Amino acid sequence: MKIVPDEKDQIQDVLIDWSDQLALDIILTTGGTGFARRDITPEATKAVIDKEANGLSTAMLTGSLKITPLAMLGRCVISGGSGLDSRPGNSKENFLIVKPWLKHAVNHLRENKTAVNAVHSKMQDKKDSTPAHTHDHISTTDTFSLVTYQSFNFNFVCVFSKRSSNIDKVAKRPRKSQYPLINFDEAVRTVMEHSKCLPVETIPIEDSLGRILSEDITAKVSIPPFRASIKDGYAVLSSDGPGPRRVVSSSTAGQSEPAPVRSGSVVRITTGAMVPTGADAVVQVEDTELLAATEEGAEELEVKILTSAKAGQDIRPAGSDVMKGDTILKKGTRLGPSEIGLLASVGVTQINVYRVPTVAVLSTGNELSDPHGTLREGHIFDSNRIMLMMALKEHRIPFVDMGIAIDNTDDLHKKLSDALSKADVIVTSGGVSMGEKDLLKYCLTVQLKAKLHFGRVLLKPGKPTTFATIPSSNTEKLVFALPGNPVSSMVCFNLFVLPALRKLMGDPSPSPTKIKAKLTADIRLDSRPEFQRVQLVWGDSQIPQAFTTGKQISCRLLSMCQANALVQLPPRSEEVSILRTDDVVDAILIGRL
Ligand SMILES: Nc1nc2c(c(=O)[nH]1)N[C@H]1C(S)=C(S)[C@@H](COP(=O)(O)OP(=O)(O)OC[C@H]3O[C@@H](n4cnc5c(N)ncnc54)[C@H](O)[C@@H]3O)O[C@H]1N2
Ligand code: MOO
Ligand SMILES: [Mg+2]
Repeated sequence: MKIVPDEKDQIQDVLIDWSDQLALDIILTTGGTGFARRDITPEATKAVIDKEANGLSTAMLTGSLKITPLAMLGRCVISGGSGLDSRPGNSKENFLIVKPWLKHAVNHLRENKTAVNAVHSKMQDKKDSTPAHTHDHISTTDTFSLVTYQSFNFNFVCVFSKRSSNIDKVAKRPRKSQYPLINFDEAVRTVMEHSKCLPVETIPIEDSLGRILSEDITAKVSIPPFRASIKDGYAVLSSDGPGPRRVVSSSTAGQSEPAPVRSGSVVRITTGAMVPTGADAVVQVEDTELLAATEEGAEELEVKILTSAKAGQDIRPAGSDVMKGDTILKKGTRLGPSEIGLLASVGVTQINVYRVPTVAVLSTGNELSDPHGTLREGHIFDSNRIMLMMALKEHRIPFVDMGIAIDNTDDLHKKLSDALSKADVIVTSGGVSMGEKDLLKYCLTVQLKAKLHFGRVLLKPGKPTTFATIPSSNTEKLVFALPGNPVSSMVCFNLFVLPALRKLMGDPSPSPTKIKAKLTADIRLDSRPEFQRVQLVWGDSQIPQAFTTGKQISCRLLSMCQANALVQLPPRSEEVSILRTDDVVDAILIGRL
């Protein structure tokens, strides 16, 4: 929906863009069709339509005259192909007059012969004048944009636009982007709003590294399951105090039911072994002396305890680490090696986690050669695909390599549809800016019927970043159409894609880690908020120092290499156009510090 002033070229721009870029079937507008000097809608529309369709206009005129004789003052243009009808009087009534037939008109436009003939034969059989398909009348979810018919005294303009677009008529492409530059935070919010936890699955703990628990985990056994010795030494009665003791048996780790300890005797014990009944302390071997042993020394017969043991000394009571039934890991925990070890220690070997998204990675561009092939004249090697796939690998996110699509709507449509069937998320690079071969937005909105949430972000690098969603069974798939410049695609992967993927896999804190960093050189600010690549180094200062990776132009992949952070720089303002050495800025971590 859009409100356009009574300016002929602005009305024309919108009509051309909506019919050609968005390839809408119907555009309804109201207003601007009276006799006043500013009323210009019919003229603006006549300038862009191919054919007129006066039948609808007559129908509306007849219908309107029944409401008010003023209808005769309407100036109308209507088209099949791409045209307009503009009527005075009651735009809602006007719309209701033509509405039952719009779907039929659109089927004509689309040359959908089956649908058209179906209506005709129904009409033939019934010989009645009610439209054969009143039940499937146009709904606003159809591929047409109901602009505004607010009140009854507005006029009414209906545009049928061509299904085909001017995608291949370069002179007709928009010279200004139709996509507002939304700000970075809003873009992130939009992405995260559409990134919902994937369903839960049960997996063995061996496959669980990096996964997020979808429920709390409770211990199946206590740790330790029995009283365990912390030291290698002798299990004693603390009340015996220091002095000579008979060594009556031994308890080694793994042994069960060791002989009991009575006053005057001890049981030799190893770390982790079961503490025998009767004993209430362990004295380490370093605090004893050997008094007697068998001939060949195979057995100890008597030792001297040199210290006074305290009750409980060097013994781990059963369940002292974890009691059976304790919650040991909370829902939302990301599983690392230690967490998985803990699961094993309490006998948990199958867990419920959120499914990890599969990501389809597609490079686009006629100029791309596969790095494994030969470099053709005028080509460059495709670096983005492997870079993005390795970034996914680094985060243990499965991916599907969709190869390279050429700048052609059929190839793009085929590859994007294939990607949709294989993945939860599609990440493309290239073809989203203003170029005549930048077809992604068209393919997404027109061919894949995606909902495009934003097509440009006030951001450097990454301005043309495009984010869309495509309904899929009871959820929606995410599409990140990243800019082609390698640095832009990598920076935007970190700023938008990775947080979304983390959220999909259940991570309760999906945003990148942000810390403070100190600049080590002056930086001239850009008109856009900017993320510059830096290497953060912990010097002796409280916060790490940020060393630039050099020239930051977004095609220079070198500026990404060895970068472990992106410093977030504000846009240039009247007051501040340069940041100085030692200024402190926010830095988003993208690598190890
Ligand atoms: N008139 C305007 N031109 C451009 C604008 C603008 O606002 N007005 N935006 C600029 C910005 S900012 C960016 S970012 C780029 C992004 O454009 P696209 O997303 O359409 O990217 P492409 O045109 O397809 O490619 C840009 C650049 O990157 C190279 N490239 C593309 N894919 C790969 C790949 N897989 N591996 C390596 N290099 C790749 C491509 O050859 C181009 O040099 O648009 C600006 N233009
Ligand atoms: O948006 Mo860009 O600034 O070249 O990536
Ligand atoms: Mg481009």
